[in-house]
Amino acid sequence: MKHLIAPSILSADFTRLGEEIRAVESAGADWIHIDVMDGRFVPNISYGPIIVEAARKCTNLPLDVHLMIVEPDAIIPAFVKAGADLVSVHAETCPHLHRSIQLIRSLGAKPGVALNPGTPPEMLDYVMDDIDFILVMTVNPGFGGQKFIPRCLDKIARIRERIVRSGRPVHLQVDGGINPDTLKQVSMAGADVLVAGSAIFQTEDYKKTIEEFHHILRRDPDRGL
Ligand SMILES: O=C(CO)[C@@H](O)[C@H](O)COP(=O)(O)O
Ligand SMILES: [Co+2]
Repeated sequence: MKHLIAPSILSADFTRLGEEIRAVESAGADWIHIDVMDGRFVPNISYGPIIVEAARKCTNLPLDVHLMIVEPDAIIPAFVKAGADLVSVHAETCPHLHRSIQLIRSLGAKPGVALNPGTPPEMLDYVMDDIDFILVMTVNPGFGGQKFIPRCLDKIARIRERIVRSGRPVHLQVDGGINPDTLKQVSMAGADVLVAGSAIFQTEDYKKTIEEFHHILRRDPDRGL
């Protein structure tokens, strides 16, 4: 399986955001992950469409906007207009999840559904045919630099089975506490898009870090490699 690396700019140096985005792009990043927090769904506030617009000016990579906000439908058009290519909404925030997904699609972006660690995979059953990616939170959302929750591995595997059964090319993204120690476990459970904030931006050499990620992902534990 081809793995994609999506650095989360939440851990970037915001005094040099443009440089940071260009640096991860030239280091081999596949998507740029942008965490939007409202201080209501999650206990932290980050940024809105103007940061997506600024990021759009710095890179041609897909901009992957993770909306950790209540009532996302009202603001989704502004994020797509600002340049979001992929938009994920949390199932926990969307009483009309199918409608939110259709809205993202109708605006020309790729829709995704995010699940908190405590939310079961069954939430996806009736939207699987309508989405391009699933985001499994492997920490409770709201902050970078938290510890990976191992209980999520089983959920990743169960969601991968559902994707296989659907026969559709749906990406399975994992987000939170992804680093060289947890990468292999999540990929073996079935994840193919790996979001990492602190494990990339808190290193000196982003290219070396992303190469190390790919090296670990290629290892075959059955052959002791
Ligand atoms: O969505 C979130 C946090 O809510 C993430 O995208 C974090 O930004 C990931 O940070 P690390 O755990 O990789 O440091
Ligand atoms: Co995120």
